[in-house]
Amino acid sequence: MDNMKLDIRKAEQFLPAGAITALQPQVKAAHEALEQGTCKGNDYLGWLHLPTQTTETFLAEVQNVADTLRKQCEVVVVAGIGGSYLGARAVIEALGNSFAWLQRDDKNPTIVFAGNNIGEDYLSELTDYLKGKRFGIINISKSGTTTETALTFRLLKKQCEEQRGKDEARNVIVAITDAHKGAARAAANKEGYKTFVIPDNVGGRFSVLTPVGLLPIAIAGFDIRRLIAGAQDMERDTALNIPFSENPAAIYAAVRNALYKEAGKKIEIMVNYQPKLHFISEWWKQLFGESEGKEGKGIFPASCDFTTDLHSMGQWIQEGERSIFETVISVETPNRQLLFPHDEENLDGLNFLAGKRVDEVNKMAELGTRLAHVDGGVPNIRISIPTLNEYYIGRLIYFFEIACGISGNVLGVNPFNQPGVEAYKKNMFALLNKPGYEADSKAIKERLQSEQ
Ligand SMILES: O=P(O)(O)OC[C@H]1O[C@](O)(CO)[C@@H](O)[C@@H]1O
Repeated sequence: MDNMKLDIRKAEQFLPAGAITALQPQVKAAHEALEQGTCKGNDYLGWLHLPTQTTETFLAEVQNVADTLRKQCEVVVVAGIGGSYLGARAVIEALGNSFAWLQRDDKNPTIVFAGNNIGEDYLSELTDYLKGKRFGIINISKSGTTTETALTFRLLKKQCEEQRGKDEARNVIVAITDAHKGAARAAANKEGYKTFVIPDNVGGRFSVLTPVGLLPIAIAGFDIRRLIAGAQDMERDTALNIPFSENPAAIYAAVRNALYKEAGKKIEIMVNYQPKLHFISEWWKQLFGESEGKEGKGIFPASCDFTTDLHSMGQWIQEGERSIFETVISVETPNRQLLFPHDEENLDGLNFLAGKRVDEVNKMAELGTRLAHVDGGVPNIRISIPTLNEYYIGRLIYFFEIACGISGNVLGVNPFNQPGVEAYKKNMFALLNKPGYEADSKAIKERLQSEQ
């Protein structure tokens, strides 16, 4: 079978000779520390062997719940934020029709994402859209207390109950949360919702292969067994016993750390040439951003959609500060074929493209950009997958997860916590006078007054 390929040649040339080889012992030690559970954050390693530990019984249970919602709902709202949202959206958008939200087919419910912002217009427009629709809700929150998600869920639960009645609503609301604690658990227990547990030892950004990602993906009509099969194969292909030169995750972790330490490349831009992959980059940004950005360290994970962003960010990338490198996800063969037509008048001068697949133009754009950016001093890592399907997306997901675990350990941080995210939450709760935050409320208000 064709496989995912990693090409680092256009990154290696920016590094001093031997830089990658020199990092190999550190990469090996980082990988061993993950496997042996001796790394920082070792109580969050539940994702490490999750693919090969996933059973058919469990997948059948997820599929069963998905089928119930598929039958009973024309719209399913996936409420969650960060790791409780991005993975599902990434996979659903990568595999789905780009215009799915404009089409209503009788087979698949429309999937809508919410709980990931506090936009009043967004939520109000969502409640308008859902009026009169047979909709269901998946309430996803590991902590069960995240404000954005909890606030959205309260609004939608009320609307769902009003529209469908409490009894019917109960059958189309699912909670994916902690086994015991949090508001999402409390509501589920009280109302008798179907629930799935997010394992304690799997952090949000590593949870896409748990029900957090699997249930919405199955509801959207995609094959979760193939997704897991891809992840399982990648788990085997990146195992500790695979030699460095054959282990793509170890190589990717080594190269990005070498570019950071030896070549001053502080920003990694995840690039795609397929708009469907936009949310794969968003998912990847959280994965690496929350895992590595701490203790004053870490590559800043950014993303661009090409060729779109070549017309906005292309100038900066070509000639701006040389602190960046690119990691490109390239899809070898699109799922659909569209040939460029001949035109007698040729007013646009594009007849030289007649008869070619649109993807041929895209591939030349990719190659031309690669050469230009490398000439401009931007190292380029290229990851290619044969095509966009569940299997290769599953491979890609596990590849980035294991690479992230290794890379964070090489950097010397705890890749599995995110203490920095609490700062804004504490201020927001203090400003909103949340019970329990009285002292913080007083302090923040005094500070704001003194700053005026
Ligand atoms: O699943 P939860 O607990 O609602 O958290 C959602 C997201 O919020 C964070 O905790 C950061 O605030 C992320 O790490 C997480 O993915």
